[in-house]
Amino acid sequence: MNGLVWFRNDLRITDNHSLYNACAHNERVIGIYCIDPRQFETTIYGFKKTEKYRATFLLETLTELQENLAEKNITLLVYYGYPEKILPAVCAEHQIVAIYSQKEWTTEELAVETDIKQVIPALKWKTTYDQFLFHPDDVPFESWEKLPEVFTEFRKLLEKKVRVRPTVFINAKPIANKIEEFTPIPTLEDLGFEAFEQPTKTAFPFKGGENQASNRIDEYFWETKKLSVYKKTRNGLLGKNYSSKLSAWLANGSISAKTIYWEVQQYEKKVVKNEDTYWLIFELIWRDYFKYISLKHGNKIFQLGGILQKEYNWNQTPKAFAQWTNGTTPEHFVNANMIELQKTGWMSNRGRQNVASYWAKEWEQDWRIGASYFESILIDYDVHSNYGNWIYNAGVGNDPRDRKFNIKRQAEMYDADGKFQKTWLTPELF
Ligand SMILES: Cc1cc2nc3c(=O)[nH]c(=O)nc-3n(C[C@H](O)[C@H](O)[C@H](O)COP(=O)(O)OP(=O)(O)OC[C@H]3O[C@@H](n4cnc5c(N)ncnc54)[C@H](O)[C@@H]3O)c2cc1C
Repeated sequence: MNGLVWFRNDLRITDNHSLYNACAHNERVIGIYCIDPRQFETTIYGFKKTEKYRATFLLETLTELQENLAEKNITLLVYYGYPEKILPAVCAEHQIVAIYSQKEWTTEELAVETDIKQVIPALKWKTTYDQFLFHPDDVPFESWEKLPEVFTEFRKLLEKKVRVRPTVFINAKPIANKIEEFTPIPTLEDLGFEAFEQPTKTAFPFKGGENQASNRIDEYFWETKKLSVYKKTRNGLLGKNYSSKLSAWLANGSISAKTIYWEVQQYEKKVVKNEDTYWLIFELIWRDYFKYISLKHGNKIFQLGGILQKEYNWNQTPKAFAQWTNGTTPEHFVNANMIELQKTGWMSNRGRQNVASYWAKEWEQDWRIGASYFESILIDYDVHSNYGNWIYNAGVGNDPRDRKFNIKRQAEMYDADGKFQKTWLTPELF
């Protein structure tokens, strides 16, 4: 039997259940990834759906994935094109009987899957939830309707009732599993971008790929032992070690949340177990929470009224958008963060909360434009985390306190010496 692993946001070989299942049940296994041109189209707001930072990270990730799979004697075919056109052709050419992929539920991802199924209805499909820390089959809810809306309630319940599953690994296939065909990874130019250089002061000087994610764990956990102080430093703004910076690898699935969880357990055994080490798990539970909220509320997370279906008088002012994105608002702290984002594809969590609050609450601008801009430019864009956090910050989501950030006070608290603002607001430093 021949199985095809359709890689989506699970771009790894360690702890990848689609790959694991495909290897367990098929003599021949082939991998495929389609770089979907729709991801690079211009949005209704006039910017690209995916900008150069995440595009670069994706290409780096695919390069490593292809190499790592080759070491297991599995070929990864990479195409720039529509999955609903490419997959049926590849399945026919290689007599594929079953497709394995990560289970998705958001509209765009489902639409592609439905289109493929219409062309090749006879094929067997095996989809598996593989992006969670707490597996959806293990959580104690009869239906998603019963899922608590408030994070603390959600977290406490899951911490009490659910154990994180072990990770899975594959063995190498026999050499005969490899196929002749080789598809080179497209270049950034092939995707319509120009080559660029990151500013040296970027807080995210990292590359895409599963090995790179693992290197980052080595650095952040074992070499610098920064995990031991994570809770104290995580609101930082400058440098690479104030937080784990694992989000970009998590977002495209080049590392699993479970792998990080089990590594923290090792660290707690061998180095130290404290509130800081726990807090990284706590944040991974936030990540799960937004995925569950998205499972529960479906498309409401993309709608103007959010999950609360609340009505506000939102504005759509082009001048405001230009000021916000280019960092020319009256608030220096907002500007510094927005310039960092524009120049690097990265912004700290503290920064994200402030600029989102400023856009949606202070300026009362349509939060979906802000979220869409983040989707375009963030190196670590994840549909659930992005839209979940945006509705939360815009007052149409799960924040029980409906907070509005006092930007000046936030700048005083988190950038008291103004170093962060100076870093990004001094033009000659770019
Ligand atoms: C408006 C807004 C938009 C956001 N958009 C995204 C996004 O598209 N993709 C994304 O991964 N995160 C998003 N976040 C959450 C958060 O800002 C980033 O996950 C975090 O800054 C990444 O840095 P880190 O990996 O160093 O995080 P750490 O502080 O080291 O945390 C470890 C991991 O926990 C998870 N995490 C931490 N905070 C959150 C959070 N608030 N929500 C969900 N998961 C969290 C991330 O996976 C992160 O990698 C957004 C937050 C806001 C306020």
